[in-house]
Amino acid sequence: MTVRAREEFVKPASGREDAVMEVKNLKVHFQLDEGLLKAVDGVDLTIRRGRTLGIVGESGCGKSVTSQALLRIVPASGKVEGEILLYPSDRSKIDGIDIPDGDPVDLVGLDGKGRTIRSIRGGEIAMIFQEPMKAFSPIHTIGDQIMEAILLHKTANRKEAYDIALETLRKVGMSNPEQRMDEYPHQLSGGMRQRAMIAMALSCEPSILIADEPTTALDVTVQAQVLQLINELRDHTGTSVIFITHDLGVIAEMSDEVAVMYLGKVVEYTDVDTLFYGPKHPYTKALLNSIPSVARRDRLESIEGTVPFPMNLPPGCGFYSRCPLAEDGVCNAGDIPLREIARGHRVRCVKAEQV
Ligand SMILES: Nc1ncnc2c1ncn2[C@@H]1O[C@H](COP(=O)(O)OP(=O)(O)OP(=O)(O)O)[C@@H](O)[C@H]1O
Repeated sequence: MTVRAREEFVKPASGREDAVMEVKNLKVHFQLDEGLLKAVDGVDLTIRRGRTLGIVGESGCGKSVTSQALLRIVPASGKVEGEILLYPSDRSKIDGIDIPDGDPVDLVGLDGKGRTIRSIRGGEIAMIFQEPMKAFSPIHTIGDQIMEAILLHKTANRKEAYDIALETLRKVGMSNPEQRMDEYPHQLSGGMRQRAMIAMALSCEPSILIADEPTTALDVTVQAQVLQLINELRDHTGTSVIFITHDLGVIAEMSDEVAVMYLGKVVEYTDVDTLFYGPKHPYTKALLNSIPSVARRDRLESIEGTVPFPMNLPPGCGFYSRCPLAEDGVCNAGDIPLREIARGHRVRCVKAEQV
């Protein structure tokens, strides 16, 4: 194993004992012909052991690009800056660098194609997404594909890899797991394919599972089963989950803490109960007012206007043009900082106290 100069990647521990990952001032900017597109623009997140962080926001707010950055799979045209500090659960899984106990690895400093990040992807951080066919090759069996991940990250022994794959399929509630091992992705139903993808992601016992809209394409009953499965697996394995969705109903079901994103920035960050019962950003409030509910008798409100395109934006709050509390000269004068208005509750709004 080549030991690279550790100061390049390994940062001193910050003392946050339950953090498995800390994201600090993350930026992903795309230089396009028309200008600089700030897809992610100064995001801070803390992923805690065994907990779920929900990331919610309308289409285009930067949720997926944030998750791509965490895995270092942003397309080459995107420039990634800031820090993504991973506190590995199992240092032996990480190839190519020597990390002293307790210190994190800064993923931004790693070569995006190097063996260290390749051992972290799948080994320490795994991802599931909306369309399982993207995760599976159509020409190999489910068993072979799950085993391939295990052989890469966990063991070189094929028999052992087979047993782990089978056991993981059992854990995710797959019917007839032995038979499924020999089947091809197209032979499975949508819900089963989703379970198989979750099994592949969890087979190497990652410390973080990133779920990007994993149930959007499923019907309501199967969606509920898959969400419940992710929660159960998190509780049994202690894996942390980053759950990305535009659906606040799913956020309520899944999250311990929630980051609300708007135009590449986190605008509100708090625990799930405070988000639903005491939101302090006008955008969060507007999102909550737009969720349909069986119990609601009042009229559903839609959010006025559309999300601006994250390029050549005017100074000040990104929600200014749509906000009922917007005040000229105050909200559009300069950058609005994310400030802590109560313990663990951060809001990017100068009018938060009036919401
Ligand atoms: N490869 C890319 N090159 C240029 N711009 C990109 C690229 N990928 C994403 N973007 C832009 O970055 C912004 C954030 O996109 P992102 O996909 O993260 O949004 P999202 O919140 O996940 O939306 P959705 O819910 O629709 O997936 C958008 O304006 C998008 O057009």
